[in-house]
Amino acid sequence: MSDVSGLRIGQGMDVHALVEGRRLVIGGVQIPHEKGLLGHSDADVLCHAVSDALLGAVRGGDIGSLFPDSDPAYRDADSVRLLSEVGAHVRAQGFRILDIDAVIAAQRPKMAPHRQAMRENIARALCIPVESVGVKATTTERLGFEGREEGISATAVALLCREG
Ligand SMILES: Nc1ccn([C@@H]2O[C@H](COP(=O)(O)O)[C@@H](O)[C@H]2O)c(=O)n1
Ligand SMILES: C[C@@]1(CO)OP(=O)(O)OP(=O)(O)OC[C@H]1O
Repeated sequence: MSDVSGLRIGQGMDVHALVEGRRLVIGGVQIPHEKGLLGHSDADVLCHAVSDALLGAVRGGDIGSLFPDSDPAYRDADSVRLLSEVGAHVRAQGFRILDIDAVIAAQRPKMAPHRQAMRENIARALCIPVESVGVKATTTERLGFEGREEGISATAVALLCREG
């Protein structure tokens, strides 16, 4: 991470297991699929990676320190709402969110049809323009846990600047 001219970058990543009997919610979009992601919250791997990127940039710990997975208040929590709370937290620390970019690694299902809705949900949660949010997807060519469809991962970077 860097702090030149008030600029900060942060990096986040998250992984959740794919299991039967759960909803698949990514970037606030409920995607029809035979499996969903397991977690204490709605397990929205993309919102969690973006949240951790933002918290990294302000040296604010991580999503688990803000929203402990031992707290029943966050059971099945809407992670877009958690993300908006993270956005408010970084603004309260005196930072402006300039840019977000993220990658989802999933063998299936296709994310491309939902990419724009994901970008809009994240942008709205963070009160930034949709042009400031990038979301991409990749398979892992059937390699690793994502490739075996045992789980889905997401990574994100965030660029922030100090206000004033
Ligand atoms: N779950 C996914 C994975 C990929 N995509 C889209 O397909 C393109 C090709 O993926 P490769 O892993 O073969 O490079 C990728 O660029 C995405 O546009 C997707 O929508 N959902
Ligand atoms: C989001 C939280 C909320 O309790 O729960 P999980 O859905 O388990 O997700 P994780 O990525 O493990 O982050 C921890 C928690 O903050």
